[in-house]
Amino acid sequence: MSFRLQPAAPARPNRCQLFGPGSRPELFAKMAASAADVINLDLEDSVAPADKPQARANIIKAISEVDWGRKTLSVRINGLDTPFWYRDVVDLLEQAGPRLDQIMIPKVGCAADVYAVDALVTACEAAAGRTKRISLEVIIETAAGIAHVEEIAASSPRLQAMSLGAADFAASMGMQTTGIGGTQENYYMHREGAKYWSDPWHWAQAAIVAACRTHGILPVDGPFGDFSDEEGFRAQARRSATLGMVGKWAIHPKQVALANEVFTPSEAAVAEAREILSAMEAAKAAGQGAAVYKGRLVDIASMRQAEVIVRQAEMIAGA
Ligand SMILES: CC(=O)SCCNC(=O)CCNC(=O)[C@H](O)C(C)(C)COP(=O)(O)OP(=O)(O)OC[C@H]1O[C@@H](n2cnc3c(N)ncnc32)[C@H](O)[C@@H]1OP(=O)(O)O
Ligand SMILES: O=CC(=O)O
Ligand SMILES: [Mg+2]
Repeated sequence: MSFRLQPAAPARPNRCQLFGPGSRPELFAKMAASAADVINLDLEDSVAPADKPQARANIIKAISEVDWGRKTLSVRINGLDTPFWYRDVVDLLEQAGPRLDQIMIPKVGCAADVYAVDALVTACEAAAGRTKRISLEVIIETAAGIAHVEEIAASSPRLQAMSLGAADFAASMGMQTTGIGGTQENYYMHREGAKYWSDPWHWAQAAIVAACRTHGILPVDGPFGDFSDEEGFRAQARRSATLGMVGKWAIHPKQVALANEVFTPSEAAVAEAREILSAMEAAKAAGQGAAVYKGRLVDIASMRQAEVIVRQAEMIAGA
């Protein structure tokens, strides 16, 4: 461990972020009644330019009128390359009630993008006399975003979460695909007549997880577009969870239960983690730093691994 200790990420459940367009207010109560931990009301790419003002008004009204329970309530504003974003922030901060928790900034390319939104949020909060501090989340979905991912993760004390946005990421990188996340037909190794598919999102996810874990931010996997493909979603989510991500977006209500299933440590995983902790406590009591558990080595690093699973399970159960 470095002399600088790794900060903990916010201790709140973020297994599933359910999205819905701000221009479809009939969905808001259904979103609120879902089992998602986080709700993202969208002002960006699911809303046509002509509908932006109405979508803003719908969201501002719903923030106060809908019962969002204990969910984290977030609004995705428009990107800093549009004429919409500042109005999104100002109207939300001046007109939305105190229930709003978070603002999501899309297409972040550098730390200064977050600084700009932070400055505007800070001024609006002070002018409006808002006492609850709004948190921020960002989407890494451009070549610049992934190139500057570490400075973005370090950009603001308001920053709580960072997602990979596979659709815009693929477009920005010039990737030859229209698929949103998951297996890509042409990304394979070939050997002796057989294809072995590989994961084109892996490196970006790993970079996001490392940046987030360095700075105490929640790393999240973004959308999986084919909502009819449950096994494809599950496989993508399991890879993300294995890499260290804490949750995944749902762009259809069908995906909420799948995300919750994958990002809640299973009873078997928690039981095994607790057994490893017990085996190591016994080893330590006997003056040993390592032990054998089910025929394999466990040592003090295994305790840290097991603690990740137990802590996550306890945090979710206690939320
Ligand atoms: C690349 C990105 O930026 S992704 C993030 C931005 N994109 C979004 O926010 C899109 C979010 N999703 C949607 O808009 C919609 O789910 C769509 C367009 C994909 C599909 O919408 P529909 O055709 O209405 O879906 P479908 O008919 O299968 O809906 C089934 C039920 O779920 C409801 N539903 C649909 N979407 C949502 C949602 N996002 N949240 C809650 N409920 C929903 C429907 O109202 C319907 O309810 P009912 O059974 O009571 O009638
Ligand atoms: O905003 C999300 C994306 O995948 O693009
Ligand atoms: Mg996007």
